[in-house]
Amino acid sequence: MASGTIGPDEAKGPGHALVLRLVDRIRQLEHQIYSNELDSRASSSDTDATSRLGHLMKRAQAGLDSGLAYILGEEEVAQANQDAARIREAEEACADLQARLDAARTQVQKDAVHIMHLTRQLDAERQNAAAERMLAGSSMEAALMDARRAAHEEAATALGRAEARAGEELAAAAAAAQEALRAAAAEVDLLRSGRAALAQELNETRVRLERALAAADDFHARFLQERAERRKVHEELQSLRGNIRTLRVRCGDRRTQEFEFGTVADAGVSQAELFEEVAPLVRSVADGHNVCIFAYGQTGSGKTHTVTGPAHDPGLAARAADALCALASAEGAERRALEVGMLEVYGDVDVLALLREGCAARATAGTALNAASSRSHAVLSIRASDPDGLAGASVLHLVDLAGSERVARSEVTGQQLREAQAINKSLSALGDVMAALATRAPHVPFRNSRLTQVLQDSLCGSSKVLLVCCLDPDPASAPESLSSLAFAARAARLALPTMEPVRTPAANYSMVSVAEAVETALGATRPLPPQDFSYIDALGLTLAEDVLARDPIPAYRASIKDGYAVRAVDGPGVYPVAFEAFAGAEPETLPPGTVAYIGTGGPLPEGADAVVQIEDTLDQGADDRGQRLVKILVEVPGPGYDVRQIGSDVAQGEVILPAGHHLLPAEIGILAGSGAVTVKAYPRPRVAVLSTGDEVKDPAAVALGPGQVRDTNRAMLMAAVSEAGALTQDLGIAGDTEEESTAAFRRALDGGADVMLITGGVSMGQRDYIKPLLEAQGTVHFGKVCMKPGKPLTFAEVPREGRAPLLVFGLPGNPVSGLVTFNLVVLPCLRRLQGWGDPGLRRVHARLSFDIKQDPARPEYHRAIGSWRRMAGGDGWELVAQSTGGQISSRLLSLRAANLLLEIPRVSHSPGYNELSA
Ligand SMILES: Nc1nc2c(c(=O)[nH]1)N[C@H]1C(S)=C(S)[C@@H](COP(=O)(O)OP(=O)(O)OC[C@H]3O[C@@H](n4cnc5c(N)ncnc54)[C@H](O)[C@@H]3O)O[C@H]1N2
Ligand code: MOO
Repeated sequence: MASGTIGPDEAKGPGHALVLRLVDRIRQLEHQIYSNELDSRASSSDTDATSRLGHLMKRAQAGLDSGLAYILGEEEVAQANQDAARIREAEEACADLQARLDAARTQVQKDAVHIMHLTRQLDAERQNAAAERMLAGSSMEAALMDARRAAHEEAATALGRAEARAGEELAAAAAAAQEALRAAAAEVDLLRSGRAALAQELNETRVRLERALAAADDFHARFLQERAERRKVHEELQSLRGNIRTLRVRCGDRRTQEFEFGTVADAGVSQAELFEEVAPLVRSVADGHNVCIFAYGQTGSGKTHTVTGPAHDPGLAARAADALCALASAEGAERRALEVGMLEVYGDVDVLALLREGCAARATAGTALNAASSRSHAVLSIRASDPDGLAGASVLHLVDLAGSERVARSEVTGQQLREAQAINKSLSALGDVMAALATRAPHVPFRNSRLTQVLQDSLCGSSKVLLVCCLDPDPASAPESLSSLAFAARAARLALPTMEPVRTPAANYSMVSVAEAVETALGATRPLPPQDFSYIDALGLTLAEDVLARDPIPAYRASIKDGYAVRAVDGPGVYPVAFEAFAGAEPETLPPGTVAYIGTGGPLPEGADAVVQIEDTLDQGADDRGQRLVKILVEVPGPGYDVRQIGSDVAQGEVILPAGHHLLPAEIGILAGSGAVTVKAYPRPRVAVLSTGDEVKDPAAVALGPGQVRDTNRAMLMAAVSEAGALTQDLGIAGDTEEESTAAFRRALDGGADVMLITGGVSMGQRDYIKPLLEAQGTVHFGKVCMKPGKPLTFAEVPREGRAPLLVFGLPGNPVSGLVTFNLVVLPCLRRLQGWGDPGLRRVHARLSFDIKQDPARPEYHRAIGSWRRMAGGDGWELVAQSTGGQISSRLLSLRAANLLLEIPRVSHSPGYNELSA
């Protein structure tokens, strides 16, 4: 279709306007043609119309051409054609542009779709990235929760599937499990009843044991009483035997002289008969007395025969040793140790003649004595330790005195003369000692001869002395016999049984071992009568009676977890939560097909038999009726799961704390938890503490005068007493007078003390009053202990009406000695008073990290700091002890930080004594 537009610019006058009209007309015609074409299409039968149209078209064109030619002329037509050509070009250009535009639009639309797609993709990626960020970033927990929830859901789904699959199999297994559980429960019941029976049996055994122990204690007490009775009777018998018999001796000048002796035997007396006179004194040795038996007489008077005798008819020495051995075996061989020593004093010099060990020693003693020159004194000593430790060790000295000589008459000279003089000198020294003792002179000259030094312990206090005086019946010996009789008569005054103990402190006491000291002190210590205590005040006490559980613990079936109380058979699934059972609530009944929320310690509802912890459940929120639901995710292993059964911690009636048990914090909790608010326990002993010494001043003294010291011991020992769980009574400081010590002693008794500790004044000094004071008040069991430090440690019992005796410990004044002896000897007694069954100290082996020098005479208790170290080259541990430095007993710094007392044995036993077990 031709179309063209001549723009206003190209309008050139009336021709142009005409063209425009023509163009317009053409358009109309075109339109008409088009409409006709449509019509003709509509009436396809009118085929003529088309040809007519073609014709008309041709005519119109011809008309147009001629009209143009007519209107415009040649030039203008040419111009018009040119214009039309340009119009067509323009129209083509337009069409081209339009096509390009369309193409571009299509492209743009395509691009837009692509971009949209890309954008969506990008958004999706961005979202993924954001989700990942969320998972990895700060919202990890939420993501985890989601994941867990998802996992739970997955698990639930899986379970659901498994449920269906497992079906009957599970039911069968559950039935089997039920059966097994029933069997187990029956077994548990059986065991429980077995345990109850065992507990009862144990209780009965304990009661029987306690009765047996009480009976043993009773027997022991009766034995001690019987023995004390026997000793008293023995003493009385000896005093009755002390009836003086008179020996009349006719002297050459027809005058008669009278001597008084306990017994006079004639020449035909047998060894055995003579020993009968001596035997009671040997018994006294076994009872704890020191005994001295002298044989005296001129050479040839039968003295050596009397003391030693031939092997087939032994004398006093062998018979005494035999008798002591027999007594020891009668009492229990393992408990008494006998030590035998032999000493010769020749010219006032020791000739150590050590006897062989064992009972063979007696034969050797005989040989030694036979061989001994009549110019030396022979001393056979038998030291017997006391089996009960109550009386310490005692010594029997059998002294074969060398005969005195009337030097002028025997006309000896030179060496023999010097020997005779030495013998006479020592005999007269012995006579002087006897005289001083008999007249209770303030000074006894023990130190004047070696003989009296050796015999010192046996010539005073509760010692017994017997002198056998042998006389030669030959009238020619009458002068010697008279002088022997005079000497014996002097001794007889001392040997008479009316002799009072002579107070020479400490020297009276033979040394006992630390073990003996502990045994003796413990032997005299009985647990205090038990009392009722509130459990609140019972920390540190020892129970005197069993404590039984009044209620079972727990008293109800209690949950071990926060979770849901379930029926074990119900298994996993979604359940309504019937109610909540918190600790302290009344137990309710669980309706079938439900679960109940339960807190740890909460009472398991009736009907429930297990607990599923909250971690194995999923909260399902509430259903449309508001009922809370929970999904149980797991199968519980069986009834009782995560449930504490009644009495599973403590069964009712069970012994929760047996008699003899120490109450520490856990025990106080056990008492509280079972409602045992009152218990029977041993009370805390009352310990009175006294310091003595004029030089000892209160620690608060502003300035010390010359020779004064601050009272270290009282505060230190009171602290040690408190640490041992006992109560203290402060008796202050007593000066060095008997009166002040006695007054303090009274205060201790009046204050109701069970134990009294006195420091200072127990050794050998002029002003050491404590031993005499204790001797006056009661019985001193030992006054010297073989230990370093602590040698003068003294222990006494002071009887009193209606109460156990007061136990008195005289501790050495040196502070270190005081605390060491407290720990070794007093502490076990304080423990025994408080009912400890095993009050002894603990012993361990330690490796020394330093060189140590052993003391020759006493075992040393070296203060040390022990620590555990890895053993060299091994993977074990050992206790290594380090010394605390200077060990002098005044240096209290040697106890600073010390946690061990190293028991360092002495180098050897004292010379002259060998151990012999009997
Ligand atoms: N001739 C002998 N002398 C001593 C012997 C011995 O066998 N033969 N034994 C020595 C031994 S071992 C000791 S331990 C002491 C023990 O003596 P006492 O218990 O009689 O005590 P005192 O003489 O009164 O004092 C000794 C020492 O301790 C000081 N002391 C006393 N009380 C206190 C106190 N409360 N606080 C601080 N210091 C105290 C006192 O001033 C002395 O220095 O005897 C040896 N002698
Ligand atoms: O025994 Mo003392 O206590 O050596 O000083």
